[in-house]
Amino acid sequence: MEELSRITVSQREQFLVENDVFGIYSCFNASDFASQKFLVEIQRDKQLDYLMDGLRKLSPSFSSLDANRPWICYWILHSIALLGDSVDDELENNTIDFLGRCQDSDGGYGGGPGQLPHLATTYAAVNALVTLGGDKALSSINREKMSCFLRRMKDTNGGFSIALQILTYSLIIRMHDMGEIDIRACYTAISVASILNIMDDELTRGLGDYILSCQTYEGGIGGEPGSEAHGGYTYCGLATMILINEVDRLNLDSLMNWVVHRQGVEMGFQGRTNKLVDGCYTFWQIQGIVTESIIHLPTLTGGCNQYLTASGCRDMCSCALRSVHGGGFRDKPSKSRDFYHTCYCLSGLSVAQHAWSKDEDTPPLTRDILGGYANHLEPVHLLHNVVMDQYNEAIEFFFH
Ligand SMILES: CC(C)=CCC/C(C)=C/CC/C(C)=C/COP(=O)(O)OP(=O)(O)O
Ligand SMILES: [Zn+2]
Repeated sequence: MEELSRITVSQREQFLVENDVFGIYSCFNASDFASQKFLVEIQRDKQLDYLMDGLRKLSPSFSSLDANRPWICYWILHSIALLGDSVDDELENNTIDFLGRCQDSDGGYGGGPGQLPHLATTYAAVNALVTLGGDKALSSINREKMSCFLRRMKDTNGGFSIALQILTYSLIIRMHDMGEIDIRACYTAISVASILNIMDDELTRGLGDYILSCQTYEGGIGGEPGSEAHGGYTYCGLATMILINEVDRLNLDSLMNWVVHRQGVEMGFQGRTNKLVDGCYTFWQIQGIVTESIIHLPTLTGGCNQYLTASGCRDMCSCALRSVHGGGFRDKPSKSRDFYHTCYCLSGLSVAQHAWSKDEDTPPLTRDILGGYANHLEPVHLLHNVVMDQYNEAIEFFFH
């Protein structure tokens, strides 16, 4: 403890996280086989109870998320789909009806009924409806109006709004009318346009240049030009570049080098250099490793390391990140469960389980799933983060 008083705040926080996580790992290692089996089990029933209850009713403490209600629907529905389950007809109809009331008459979705349409909640609403699947959910999306909304967000004079360094990037995307311009806007607009089959040159023009300008000296991608590389923004930048067919313009060697070094001794991933590991980055970061490995394996150095890293992160998830009493996952052992972390811990776990499969039709081997098939999760589409079956259904619906 005397040692602790001489270190910086960041070092102290890092020490405490390592202490918590290694404590859980030692307890795991000291347990007999039956207890170990229990400790790594996802416990589907508890997860589903937590998720279904959240979709039905939330406590008043959620009022601060009032502008994020389509996100809550997506986090919960996607987690349920990852667990291989679905909601009953009543919940499904209520969700479609609620998201319909978030849809703006001029296209896009707001954070709640009557709220300003925003690209982040538009992405969440579209992914939630794709996850529900079926004609009623998919046809509730007004694609014509969505197309107008996305074009309205495409700023032809973006340089006026923020820092000088982006004056040259005149064709970029805003999060909402008069809103901020950043890489999330590029990703959410392109993800939605791609899945709804409303993508065209007008929408994609200039985005590659903007995203390229966000790749930093470290190799990762920042939220806007000049900002620090971060896992969440690296996901957005990389996925967008793949969706617009410009991924080869990024420096993929340095991006990969940056991503693999974001894995800590705790086995989880941090979002940026010298910060703490957090379960949600299991998805944001590992997706980069796996996607690049699949698309660019021959052009990348250290391919084996990437896969080893992918496997390493399986060890962290179910044991240390599962909420202790009841369902849900959390950022790290000292935190409480929440729907965002449940969604992205499960998504990351699914990516790690399926990273080894040759193609989407080949199920993972039992040895590739920590805890065995009791913990099997559905595979996701890496660029949209919706379950593959639902993605395929949406593509069939919107492209034929
Ligand atoms: C699709 C979409 C909208 C994606 C968003 C991606 C995403 C997770 C971005 C992260 C944003 C960010 C800078 C968090 C840092 O928070 P922090 O400082 O609390 O956390 P840290 O210490 O882990 O960096
Ligand atoms: Zn997190």
